[in-house]
Amino acid sequence: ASLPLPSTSPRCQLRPASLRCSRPRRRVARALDERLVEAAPPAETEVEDPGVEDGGGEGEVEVEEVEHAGRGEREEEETARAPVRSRRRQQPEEESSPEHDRFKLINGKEIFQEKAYLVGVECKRAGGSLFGIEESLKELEQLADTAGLMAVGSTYQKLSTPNPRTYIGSGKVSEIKSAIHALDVETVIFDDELSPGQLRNLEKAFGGGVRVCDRTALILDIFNQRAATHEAALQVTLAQMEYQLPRLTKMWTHLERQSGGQVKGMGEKQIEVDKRILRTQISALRKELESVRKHRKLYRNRRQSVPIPVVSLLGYTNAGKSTLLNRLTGADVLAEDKLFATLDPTTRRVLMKNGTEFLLTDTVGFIQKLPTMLSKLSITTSQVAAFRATLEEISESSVIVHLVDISHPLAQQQIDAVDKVLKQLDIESIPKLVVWNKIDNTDDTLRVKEEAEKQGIICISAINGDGLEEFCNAIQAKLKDSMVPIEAIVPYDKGELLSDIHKVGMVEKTEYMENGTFVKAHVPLPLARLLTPLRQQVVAAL
Ligand SMILES: Nc1nc2c(ncn2[C@@H]2O[C@H](COP(=O)(O)OP(=O)(O)OP(=O)(O)O)[C@@H](O)[C@H]2O)c(=O)[nH]1
Ligand SMILES: [Mg+2]
Repeated sequence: ASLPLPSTSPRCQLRPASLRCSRPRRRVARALDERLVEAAPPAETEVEDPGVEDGGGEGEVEVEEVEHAGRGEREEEETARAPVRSRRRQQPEEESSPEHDRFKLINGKEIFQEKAYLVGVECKRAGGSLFGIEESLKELEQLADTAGLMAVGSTYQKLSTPNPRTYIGSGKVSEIKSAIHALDVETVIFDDELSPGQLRNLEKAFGGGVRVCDRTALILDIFNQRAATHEAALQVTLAQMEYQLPRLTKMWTHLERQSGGQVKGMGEKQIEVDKRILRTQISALRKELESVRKHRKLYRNRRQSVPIPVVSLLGYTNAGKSTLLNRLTGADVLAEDKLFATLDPTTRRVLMKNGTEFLLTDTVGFIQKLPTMLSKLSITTSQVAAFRATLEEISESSVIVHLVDISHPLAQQQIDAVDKVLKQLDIESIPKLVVWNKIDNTDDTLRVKEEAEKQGIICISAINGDGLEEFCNAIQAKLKDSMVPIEAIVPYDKGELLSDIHKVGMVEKTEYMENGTFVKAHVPLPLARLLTPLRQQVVAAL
């Protein structure tokens, strides 16, 4: 017997995610699974109710998915305790012909594309929304596609405020219910984060085994699929659990219904047990992450002993950050026309023509309506979330490059969305360089270039290499802004110090003197500190 395990949301786990976990992810999932099973009470939850009918209405007993984040990779081990699925969800696998088209090869794995219906709300009151509702839904469709779902339809509603019970109005609920039947929809995805209560009420209202999830769950799910390192996997698991904790209630309500209400309160007890288990897991994960982070910090400090300046590449998802990193460094980072292709910060060394070097870090892309728990994140808090590694890299860099896909119809909105997150990060003191990418893809390239020049913005094409030299020069100028001007006499027996100055600093003048080499340069602060005694010598020598 096993216990229903955590998934993105108890009932909205998207099947493709569980089929595409990375290796480290699987280890985490298994470890958690073992801990959970150990702690779990005997569970009767996998007994499929014989009364389950296809598309049954209100009276249907929903059998919970026991899938969780790492399930897909453990399928073989789990055949003995294979998750019970509602019949509705098994149906497509039983019917052979047209459903075969729905198996799609993504990232080298065969994924069954579930049919998804997208729902958005345009709040008349909230003036803060950067994207129009149709644009936002279009992006949601891209997110669904990235997660391996097939959007078969969408709808939206204009409301002054979202309905506290069901997010959308009751008329809209009925309309979507009809669409679900007409289009054979399996998952309904909302464009905004739903409260646990709204999620529950909507699931009840739609009935028939239809799963409801929101943008946050979808993004976390994509993160889950794409986390490639141990740390990223841990971070995403933690973020998913934190998202899930308040939404756990639904997981057990079927128990009460199954037992015909005779053991009233049983479900409630189970929720408590389950929440306790989840809390234990969350704190274990936090500890594990903390130790992984310490490790990374050590590594970073070691890297900083030769203080090569770090330039962070950031921008909206799909702006071309990884493509640029690859182009400049010959790295082999996955770059593709999908949202959130990159999840782990990757750092590579860039050697410029004049011999100076900097480290370039590729980061996870930003997106509007960032899951609340991610955007609330402050680097100084101990809270850990899926963006942590990226945010740390950003906060410790010497220069930030905000890369923009200027060929995108919503380029300005994307810029604003990124700026909105950056504002929360308390990094105003780091010099920033705005760069317009994909200039090759713009209709009126000349006009765009002119506009860029007016605003002091660099235009590049990461694909064909256009503007990259100008880009490197601009980086150099910005790096100089972040450095300290020094004059020092470096003794001849400290040759490595001199080469460090050349490597990471900007040398303006060198002169051979009796007691060493006189250097006038701009260097990063840590190196300037290291040179302090030699700088005093200059003063003395003058
Ligand atoms: N036409 C054109 N396409 C580009 C350019 N740079 C990148 N692309 C394409 O844009 C898509 C996204 O590129 P990525 O490098 O993966 O973008 P990213 O910013 O790393 O995206 P995430 O990792 O998802 O945040 C890919 O299909 C690239 O080939 C460019 O200069 N011109
Ligand atoms: Mg990328």
